[in-house]
Amino acid sequence: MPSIPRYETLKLSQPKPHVTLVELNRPTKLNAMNLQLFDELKTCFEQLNIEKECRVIVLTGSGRAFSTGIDIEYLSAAAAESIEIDDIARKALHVRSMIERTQECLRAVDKCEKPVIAAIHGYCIGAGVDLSACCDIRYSARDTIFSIKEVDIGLAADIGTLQILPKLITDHSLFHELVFTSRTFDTNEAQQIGLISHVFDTREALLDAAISLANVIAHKSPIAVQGSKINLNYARDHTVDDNFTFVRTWNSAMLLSEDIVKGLMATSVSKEKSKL
Ligand SMILES: CCC/C=C/C=C/C(=O)SCCNC(=O)CCNC(=O)[C@H](O)C(C)(C)COP(=O)(O)OP(=O)(O)OC[C@H]1O[C@@H](n2cnc3c(N)ncnc32)[C@H](O)[C@@H]1OP(=O)(O)O
Repeated sequence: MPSIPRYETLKLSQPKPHVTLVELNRPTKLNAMNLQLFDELKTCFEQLNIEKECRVIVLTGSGRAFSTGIDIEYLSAAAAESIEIDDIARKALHVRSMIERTQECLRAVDKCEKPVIAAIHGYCIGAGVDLSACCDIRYSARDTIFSIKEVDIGLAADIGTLQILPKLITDHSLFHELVFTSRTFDTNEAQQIGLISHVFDTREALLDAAISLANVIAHKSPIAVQGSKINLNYARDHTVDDNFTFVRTWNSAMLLSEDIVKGLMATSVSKEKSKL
């Protein structure tokens, strides 16, 4: 990246060319998400979306956790603020706009057209699970403790977990159990529901693997990779008929890329080599 932007609650670095590592950076609070962190996530991912040097993002937490979810102090302050409003409809509008703002912050990760790999360790609780739901690939360290904690604090999860994960997970029965009980679960159950795809023994091995994977993807045609992410997200949210229509329109423009000629040449060269 030409110059790495600075944030207070996020730390950005470039471990490999075209790979951006984004670390949630409130380690003393186990990366609990306050308003500043939510807002900075939005700014950061909207910026990375248009940053040409960045092709793949690895998202992780600094210190001993990915994230322990929403910052309880921030949530309490926001709740206290709404108590001051005495008209019930105005109160509802106020809370609605606060939820919308928070949703948009995490959706910026989902909407970012570059692949986002979550590297999860320590704790992944509440909004931490919501955030991971907004990522494309989820790797985890073996020590991670997960919890879809919202029911325990009297909420239906509203910033990703119940909106995106039902489209992705494989074991709906177990997923529903975890949602309704808020109980903690480990990497075995996280893998069973299809939340995470790989487990690593240490945090170091986790980060190495996430960055190596990002490096592999960063060497592919960015036109093809970003087009694939856009089509995957579109397919998640539309019918099969819509998906076919969308991709033919998409590819009618994208087939004009010189990356296709290079890709075809590389493929035929490797075929020739494999005959030797
Ligand atoms: C409008 C949007 C709607 C969004 C809803 C989202 C909902 C959720 O995210 S629900 C989940 C909320 N999170 C929690 O309930 C987790 C709370 N934390 C804990 O239970 C423990 O911290 C934990 C079991 C994860 C770890 O315990 P451990 O003994 O290892 O560490 P602690 O000493 O407790 O924590 C270290 C410091 O971090 C602070 N902290 C941790 N999590 C949070 C949090 N979510 N919010 C605020 N602060 C948090 C903790 O207070 C310690 O700080 P300090 O006392 O200053 O050292």
